[in-house]
Amino acid sequence: MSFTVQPAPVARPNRCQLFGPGSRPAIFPKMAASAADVVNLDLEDAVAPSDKESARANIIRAIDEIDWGRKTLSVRINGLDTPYWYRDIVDLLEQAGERLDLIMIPKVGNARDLYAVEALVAAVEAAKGRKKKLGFEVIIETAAGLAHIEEIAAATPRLQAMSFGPADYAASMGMQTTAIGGTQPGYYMIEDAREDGGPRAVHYPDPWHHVSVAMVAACRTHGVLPVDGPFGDFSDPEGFRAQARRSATLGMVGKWAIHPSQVALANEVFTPSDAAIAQAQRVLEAMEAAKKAGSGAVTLDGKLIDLASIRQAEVIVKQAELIAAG
Ligand SMILES: CC(=O)SCCNC(=O)CCNC(=O)[C@H](O)C(C)(C)COP(=O)(O)OP(=O)(O)OC[C@H]1O[C@@H](n2cnc3c(N)ncnc32)[C@H](O)[C@@H]1OP(=O)(O)O
Ligand SMILES: O=CC(=O)O
Ligand SMILES: [Mg+2]
Repeated sequence: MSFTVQPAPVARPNRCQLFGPGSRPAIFPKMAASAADVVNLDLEDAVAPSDKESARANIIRAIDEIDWGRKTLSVRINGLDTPYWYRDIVDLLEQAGERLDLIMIPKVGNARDLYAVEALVAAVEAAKGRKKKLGFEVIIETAAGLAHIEEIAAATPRLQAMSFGPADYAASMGMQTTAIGGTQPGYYMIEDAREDGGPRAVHYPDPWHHVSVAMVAACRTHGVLPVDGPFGDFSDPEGFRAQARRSATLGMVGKWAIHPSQVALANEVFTPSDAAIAQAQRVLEAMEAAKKAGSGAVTLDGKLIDLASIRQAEVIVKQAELIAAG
């Protein structure tokens, strides 16, 4: 380890963030009753410009009137390049109660964006005498967001989570796709032409790999939860699972659901399985025995395990404990 110890992120489950447009208040109670750990009421891209004000009013009412249980309650505000965002913050903090946990700031491009938001949030909190300090989450979904990802992750102690937004990211990067997440038909590797003239194997690599790894590294360095964003084709559960499993394998803790059918899928993937927990516990037990025997490296099931294996196993055990406690 570096002399700088890696900070732990906030200790709460974040396996699934269920989104719903602020302009559809009829679904808010369904969101509250869902199995998602986080509910994101949206004021941004799921709300038409003509509905921004009424959506804001719907959300402010719902924050206080609906029983959100133990969920983390978040509102996605409008981007800093719009005329809506300051009013989103002012109205939420002046008119809604303290049940609101987070605001999600979309299309963050650098640390100064968060500085500006925090200045406004802190001023309204002080003016209204609000006791609970609002937390932040951000979406990395632009070229600038990726380029400045580490300063964003480090920008403020209010920042609890960082999501990846493949739709806007694709647009900002000029990618040739209109799909939201998942593998892309145009992004493939093809085997060299075969001497026998037979069909050539095709593989579809993950077009989101680089930004996902950059995000996890920035988040882990600064104690922020890394979260995978939307998978637009809610009629394709296997596609969702595959995307979610890639993200979980890379270190993300959860994924958005843009339809209720995706909640169980995200919870399934981001909850360590009984088999994974049992295997992690076997590693810990084997390493405990190794420690007593004065060894640092031993064999388990024909494979090397050593002191790093303890840290790997602890990731799974701690995640399972967090979810059980949540
Ligand atoms: C790229 C991005 O920025 S993604 C984030 C922003 N996008 C969003 O927030 C979109 C969120 N999702 C939605 O708005 C909707 O799910 C849609 C438009 C995709 C589909 O809506 P519908 O056509 O109503 O879906 P569908 O008919 O399959 O709904 C089935 C049931 O789930 C309910 N439902 C639909 N969406 C949601 C939701 N997000 N949360 C909770 N319940 C929901 C419906 O009310 C319906 O309930 P019922 O069985 O009691 O009648
Ligand atoms: O906001 C989410 C996205 O994918 O864009
Ligand atoms: Mg977006």
